[in-house]
Amino acid sequence: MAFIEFRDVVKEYGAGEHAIRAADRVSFEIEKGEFAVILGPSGAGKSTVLNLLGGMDRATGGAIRVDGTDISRFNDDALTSYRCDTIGFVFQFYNLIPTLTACENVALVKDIVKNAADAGEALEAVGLGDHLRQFPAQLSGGEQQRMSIARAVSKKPKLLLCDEPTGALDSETGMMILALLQRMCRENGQTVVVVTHNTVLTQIADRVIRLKNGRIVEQSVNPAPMRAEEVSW
Ligand SMILES: Nc1ncnc2c1ncn2[C@@H]1O[C@H](COP(=O)(O)OP(=O)(O)OP(=O)(O)O)[C@@H](O)[C@H]1O
Repeated sequence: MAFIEFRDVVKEYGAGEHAIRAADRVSFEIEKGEFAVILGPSGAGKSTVLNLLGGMDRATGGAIRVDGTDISRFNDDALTSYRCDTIGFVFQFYNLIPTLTACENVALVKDIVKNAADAGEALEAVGLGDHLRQFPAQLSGGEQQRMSIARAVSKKPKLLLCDEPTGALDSETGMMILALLQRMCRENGQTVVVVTHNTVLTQIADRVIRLKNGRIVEQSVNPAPMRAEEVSW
């Protein structure tokens, strides 16, 4: 059994004739330790799939199994535990706390999980070792994005979900972040799922899933993914 299994997953927003079907019988599998990329045009349903996988939203139909359990049957308490214990999330819009420093923003994770990585080390790993005491507003957009990645990574989640993690980054910094994510898969057996418009990521992904109009239009497994250090855009 794969680590992640989507079976005929449907997600509708709204009801009746105004309902929008953002995910339309979506089925795919992702193995443990894979670096998977979900691609597709704007409105294709990528964030919808990521939110369902992260337990932040509930499917209208179908089954979502993660690590052997059908999370679509979870009640609210079980879903909260799943988000706390299993998932790390890098949001498109960072969601940093403006009144806390970089170090404090990352250290917050220690309130949720026992074995979180040291906040300073996590910030060092994303190239922000010299910015520990700065507030989000004192950092650039790309630095804020890296702060949010450090926060998610420091949680050492079994499953890391990233919505456009390189969107605000230049090629060199983006490559450094992708290398970090790839190492999490290769060295720690963590599973990483990235939603992106950046097709360069297909070269380093173990698995590529393409969505359009809420449907899967293509799925492929990359027989020889490149190392993140080898790509640029
Ligand atoms: N909370 C919501 N309420 C109503 N409709 C929604 C909601 N969230 C998403 N949608 C709709 O569902 C469809 C898929 O949206 P989604 O955000 O998943 O696309 P996406 O592929 O992530 O797009 P983008 O690349 O622009 O972020 C869109 O038509 C969107 O308008």
